[in-house]
Amino acid sequence: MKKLTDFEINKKLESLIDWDYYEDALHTDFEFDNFKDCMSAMNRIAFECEAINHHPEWTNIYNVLEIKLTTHDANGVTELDFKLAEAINKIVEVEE
Ligand SMILES: C[C@H](O)[C@H](O)[C@H]1CNC2=NC(N)=NC(=O)C2=N1
Repeated sequence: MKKLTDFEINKKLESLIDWDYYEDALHTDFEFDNFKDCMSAMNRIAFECEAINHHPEWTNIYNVLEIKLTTHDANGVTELDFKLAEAINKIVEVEE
């Protein structure tokens, strides 16, 4: 899997709500109503990660989830990172 150029990444980010690109990775954070809702979302995301064999670097503090996506095998951002980010937005139901 080839890493995307900054131009390609910034272009694709235009249609990916609430994610940013810096330090060679995609970043977002979500605030849930409570810890249980956050953990439930993390579990649903985890099954999607396993389905596409692509995994996040993420931090959970109580009801807040921070996610960083990069493709370790490519040392940068690839299509897989966007695929997972889109799936995460659907799971968390990010509103337009
Ligand atoms: C062998 C390798 O670890 C696997 O193909 C997958 C597992 N999940 C992964 N996740 C991420 N973010 N990057 C990878 O390169 C990656 N590789």
